[in-house]
Formats: sequence, C-alpha cells, structure tokens
Amino acid sequence: MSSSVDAHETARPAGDATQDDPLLIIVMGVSGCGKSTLGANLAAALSLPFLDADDLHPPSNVQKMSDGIPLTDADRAPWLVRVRDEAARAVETDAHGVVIACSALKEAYRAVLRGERIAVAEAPDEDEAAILRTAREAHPDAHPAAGAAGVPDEKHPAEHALRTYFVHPHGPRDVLLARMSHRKEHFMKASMLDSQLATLEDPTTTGEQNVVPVSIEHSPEEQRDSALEQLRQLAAIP
Ligand SMILES: Nc1ncnc2c1ncn2[C@@H]1O[C@H](COP(=O)(O)OP(=O)(O)OP(=O)(O)O)[C@@H](O)[C@H]1O
Ligand SMILES: O=C(O)[C@H](O)[C@@H](O)[C@H](O)[C@H](O)CO
Repeated sequence: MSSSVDAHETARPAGDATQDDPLLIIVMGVSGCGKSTLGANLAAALSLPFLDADDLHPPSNVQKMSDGIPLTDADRAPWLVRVRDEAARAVETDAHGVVIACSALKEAYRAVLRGERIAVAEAPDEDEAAILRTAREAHPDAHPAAGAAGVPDEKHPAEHALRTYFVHPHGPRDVLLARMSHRKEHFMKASMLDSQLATLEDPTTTGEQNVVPVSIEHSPEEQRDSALEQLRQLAAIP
C-alpha cells in the first residue's frame, strides 16, 4: 500500500523520538518467519527485555487463529494499541528499550506501533481509518487538540516517544511452510500461511524508514549479526 498518510509522516524517522529516547525494536513478519527466535536473540545481545506480542492477543483472537480464521483489522487494532502500551510500560522499568516480536503485517499497523500521528481523515481507506480510530479511542487524552465530534485530531497510543525500528525476517513461502508444518503444538496452523502472506505489506516497498530486512534462510546467529550491523548503520545502536 502506498498511502497519502506516509508522505509527511515518514519524514520523521522514528515517530516523535529523539536519539535520547528509548529504543523499540519490533521483529515483524508472517507466522513462522522466526520473529520470536530472532527477537529473543537480539534482546540478549542488546541486554534489553523481550516481549512476544502473541502473549498479548485477547483469547478471542487466539481462538480465531486456532480455528483457522484469519484476523481482521478490527481484531488486530486493539491488540496493536496494547502492544504499543506494553512497550511504553517496559521502558518505564528499563529506560534503554525493549525488543518485541509482533507480526505488524500492514503499514497502518506499524504506524500505530510507531506512535505516529496520523489524522483519521487522512487515512486512505475506511479500514485504516477504523484502525486509527481504535488507537485514538484507547488514548483519548494523549492529544487534547480536538477534531470532529470532540475526538482528538491526532492519535498517540502512548505518551512515550520511542525510537522504533522494524526488523523483518522474510523469505520464500516453501521455507515458511516447512517451518510452520514442523510445529505441532502451535495454535497457528500452516494452512494460515497464505492469508498471512496476502496481508503482509513488505515495509521495504512502502517507503517506510528504519526497516531492517534479514533472510529467513540465514542461521539465527547470522540473522542476529546482520540485524545488529544494520541497526548500527542506522545509528539505532552504538
Ligand atoms: N534462522 C532460522 N533457521 C532455521 N529455523 C529457524 C530459524 N529461526 C527460527 N527457526 C525455527 O522456525 C520455527 C518458527 O520460528 P519462530 O517461532 O521464532 O517464528 P515466529 O515468527 O515467532 O512464529 P509465530 O509468530 O508463528 O509464533 C521454529 O521452529 C524455530 O525454531
Ligand atoms: O497478525 C496476526 O495475524 C497474528 O499476530 C499472527 O501473525 C500470529 O499471532 C503469529 O504469527 C503466530 O503464529
């Protein structure tokens, strides 16, 4: 998706954050791409706490996915707000930052996770407007400048500015399918992979900044080292 929202918003590389603000590294991507593995490895390498956004889904979302039903924007919107809130909470106890594994499949979802300010009126379609409205309703006081009907004209899921980066393990469908098929206990069955891939908006094609792609065909150690090197090049880490 290329939208009118990102034109001016992505000029600000990491939301409202400055170099002094805590770091938020989100390892994103479709089910089975290795988010949890890489996220935990990055957190260990950077001595940061690690959270898995799968643990923050409401039971109804997990039930849906277990039943083989893909989540909708409406299912994901409150969850995304919660993930951003938990990131803000985590940096209250560790001021350096936090690493989170979170699918973050669409550009609009990543905007919520970045805490970007996007006017609902600027959302390119009704689905995105609904996501932004949900985020705003969760934080009605974050931006008191009121828009129509008393709803603040900007959303900000959390008070904290976080330097937000997206690390994206990506690669061929057959590799993803093989990895998902090997996991017998996981609630997400391999049959869900195609809907995940259909929903994914690759952040390297949307004009988004602070995106770190890594190959799912590399070992966990190679992925970690590649991500750290790219984060260094982006001045995210020393
Ligand atoms: N670089 C890698 N090389 C080989 N196998 C890997 C690699 N990274 C992860 N795996 C394996 O692939 C499977 C999926 O990994 P992981 O659980 O980290 O993915 P995920 O994106 O967090 O999945 P989900 O979101 O569906 O829970 C696991 O069995 C894991 O051990
Ligand atoms: O946005 C989504 O559809 C979900 O977050 C999924 O991606 C799964 O929770 C996760 O990948 C576990 O398999």
